[in-house]
Amino acid sequence: MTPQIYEALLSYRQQGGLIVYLDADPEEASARASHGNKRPLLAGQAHERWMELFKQRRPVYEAIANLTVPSHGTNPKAMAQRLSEALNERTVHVSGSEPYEVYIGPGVSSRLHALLGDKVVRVALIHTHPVQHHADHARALLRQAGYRVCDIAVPDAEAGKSVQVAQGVWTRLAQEGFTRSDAVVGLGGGAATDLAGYIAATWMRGIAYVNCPTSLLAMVDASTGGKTGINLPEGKNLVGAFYTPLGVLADLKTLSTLPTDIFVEGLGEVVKCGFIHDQRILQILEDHAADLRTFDGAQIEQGEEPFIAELIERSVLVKARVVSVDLKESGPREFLNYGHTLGHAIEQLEHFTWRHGQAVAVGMVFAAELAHLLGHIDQELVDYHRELLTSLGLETSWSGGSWEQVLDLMHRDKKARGDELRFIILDGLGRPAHLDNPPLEAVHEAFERIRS
Ligand SMILES: NC(=O)c1ccc[n+]([C@@H]2O[C@H](COP(=O)([O-])OP(=O)(O)OC[C@H]3O[C@@H](n4cnc5c(N)ncnc54)[C@H](O)[C@@H]3O)[C@@H](O)[C@H]2O)c1
Ligand SMILES: O=C(O)C(=O)C[C@@H](O)[C@H](O)[C@H](O)COP(=O)(O)O
Repeated sequence: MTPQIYEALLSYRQQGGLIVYLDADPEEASARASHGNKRPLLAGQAHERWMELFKQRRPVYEAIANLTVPSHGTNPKAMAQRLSEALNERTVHVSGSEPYEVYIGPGVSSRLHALLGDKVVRVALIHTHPVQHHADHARALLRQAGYRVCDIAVPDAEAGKSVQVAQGVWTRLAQEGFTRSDAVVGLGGGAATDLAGYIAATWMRGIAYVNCPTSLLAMVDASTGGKTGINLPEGKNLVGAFYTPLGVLADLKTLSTLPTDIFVEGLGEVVKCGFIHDQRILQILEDHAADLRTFDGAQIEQGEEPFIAELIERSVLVKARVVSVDLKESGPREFLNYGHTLGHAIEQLEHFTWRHGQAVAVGMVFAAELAHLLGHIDQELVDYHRELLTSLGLETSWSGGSWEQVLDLMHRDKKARGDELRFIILDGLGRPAHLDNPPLEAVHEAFERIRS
């Protein structure tokens, strides 16, 4: 409260310092402080004096702090935990006509109530079985906040992204009396959040939803940007809508149960973000390749891997920058599709036994070969694709399907126009570009170069 100290704190903050305000309920804090009667400032009319001090000090504390952590109804140990979680939280802002935040950090699920607000009555919690434990936690938080929770477990992975599953969920919402002021929470990997977003987009022509991604891939990519959808037997993500969530809660605690191979798969999309926009991502991946390919969820629980949080934040930033300017994919958003033209064809031809991120990894090597054949990048950059992906435990070649099958599927890609194929390639590291209607011989040759 002395000007000297205030100035010193202000200058500390201006140099990047962090000042935390532990925001206590005044009645609760007063009762705590008066206990034992040991504070001289509170002698005599303790409660009145306390409230007076609180009134004077609160605006000063609020003005100087750049992080506020509520301490209502807690004990010192839980408070230390809450503080540590708040300190580890990162937020990415997605701008555009419907702006929202992506919260990344251990424990961010506790923001569910704040995001959904008080007007929502029913919440459809859509999740898969492998994340039951995390769904139980979310359900408890939602019930504590007073929502009527309708728990909807859907088939896992791509099996959940179907018209039949969507129809089952629509029927359930009808039976439970979901109205336009109710909401959806999608919890799980990218398949679950894609389906949940599509349900939210289509129920009564659109209700609110929050994504709670639990896989690396869903955290870095699928949960942000509003692409929602399901598959058809004829192709991946052929039915869907661009539909923006209220917010995204990437609770790093959920990664503690993520199997290593599914974590590694998610790195495919992280590498993509590095290749198309953020070379610092590539540096972090190189520096920590061994730890990443042997990912162990237990380490996440102990908060030992800050570089994983940084990779997630940086990848979400790449995505946020693009979708903020081009939500409906009329140009720059297509850059996020690097590696996906062949990637989606591989997933389909392998009947989804290949995971998305692994297929995209091979797709990026194919796109690099194509760019090299047409003189856009040198051999060194093609080799770098293979080296980096291999060092992370990702695939760089594929022997399934035939050229004819792949070509047919690539013509059904959403970037194709009329009879013309379109691809995303690199003109250099961090310089994505469109490649429209390239010579078919070059496409075929690039395909031959990824055959194992
Ligand atoms: N909408 C978009 O912008 C976008 C972007 C990228 C990918 N996608 C889609 O996302 C899907 C791929 O996502 P994915 O890689 O998360 O696959 P996924 O959703 O199939 O999840 C992979 C597996 O991991 C399980 N899992 C998820 N989190 C877990 C956890 N914390 N603990 C234990 N198990 C867990 C899932 O239940 C599933 O079995 C694809 O359908 C892809 O098309 C969408
Ligand atoms: O958000 C985007 O835009 C993307 O392209 C991100 C991709 O990583 C993602 O796999 C997306 O689902 C692909 O969409 P699609 O339109 O090619 O089906």
